[in-house]
Amino acid sequence: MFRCLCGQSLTGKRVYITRRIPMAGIYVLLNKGITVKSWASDEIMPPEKLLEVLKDGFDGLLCTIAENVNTEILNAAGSQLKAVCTMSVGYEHLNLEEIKKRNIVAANCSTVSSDCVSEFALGLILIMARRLIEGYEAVKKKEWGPWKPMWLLGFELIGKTIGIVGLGRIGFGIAERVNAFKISKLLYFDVRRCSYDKDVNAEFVTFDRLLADCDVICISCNLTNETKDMFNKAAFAKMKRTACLINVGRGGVVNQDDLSKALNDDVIKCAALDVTEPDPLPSDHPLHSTKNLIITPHIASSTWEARNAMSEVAANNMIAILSGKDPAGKL
Ligand SMILES: O=CC(=O)O
Repeated sequence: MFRCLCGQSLTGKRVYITRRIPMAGIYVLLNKGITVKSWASDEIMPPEKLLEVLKDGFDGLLCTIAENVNTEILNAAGSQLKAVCTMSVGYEHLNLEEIKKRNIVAANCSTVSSDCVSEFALGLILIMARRLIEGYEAVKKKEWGPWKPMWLLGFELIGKTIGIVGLGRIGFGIAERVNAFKISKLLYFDVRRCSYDKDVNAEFVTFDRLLADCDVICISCNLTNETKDMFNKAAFAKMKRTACLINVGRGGVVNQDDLSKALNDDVIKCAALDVTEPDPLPSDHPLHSTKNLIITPHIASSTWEARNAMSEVAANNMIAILSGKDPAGKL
């Protein structure tokens, strides 16, 4: 039996969670007396099942990026629904216009996975720069012969120019970390200059300058009308032939057909994507056969630390909304 340890009790409120999430977040809700029901599986909940379940009446919906919270879902939930909290930074899957029209408050977890994602981005940069996957595969395929001075040569970060698209929390985390590699310059592009850029010695430049000057470009921005397909044929043509592109933002920022062509035709050197469009990328998608490209399955924020924290933040957002307060991650 759980009881409310502090503050207002929310006994009688009902929250539906669309996936198995860490207990940390569930305890936060139970401690407030909230009744929690969930789809306790790692697999996605069939949309028709979610529609059916929501008709039981819930005050809050705690979802992930895989559930499209659209008109149909909101209609099924009806007027009892007051809160939609996503256990993610991204919120493209929430129809905010429809949500707000119904006086429902939505919130995301914008803070707690930034370190985790920026560490991962650094990992991708190093893996690409030092050709780690090729080395690993060569060993697996028994192609590792006597030491060769000219085999699997990569590049070092020291003295290089690194670019970041989107100097938000994740971009800032990447900037902090990459500075430790004695790089020559750190450039960034964003919708506007960020007041804190000097804290990481980052110089605000035009998109064209970023493309032309950088040896490595990391994408850490949201998908918006402005960023959609930002990395397209024209952009790749402006990049160095030796450049490496990393994407930990959203798949739609990169035009994948153009990227595939740019890599296959040696317009740029290599790329690593943790996010794709669609997500997940079908196993027979042509992008899988692009050369000098590695794709990871959207795992940049997959650590115990980040997931526990994300579940707690989502639950605290839920509690704030159901208590009539503004949640930290209000959208
Ligand atoms: O992509 C992951 C997130 O939005 O948290």
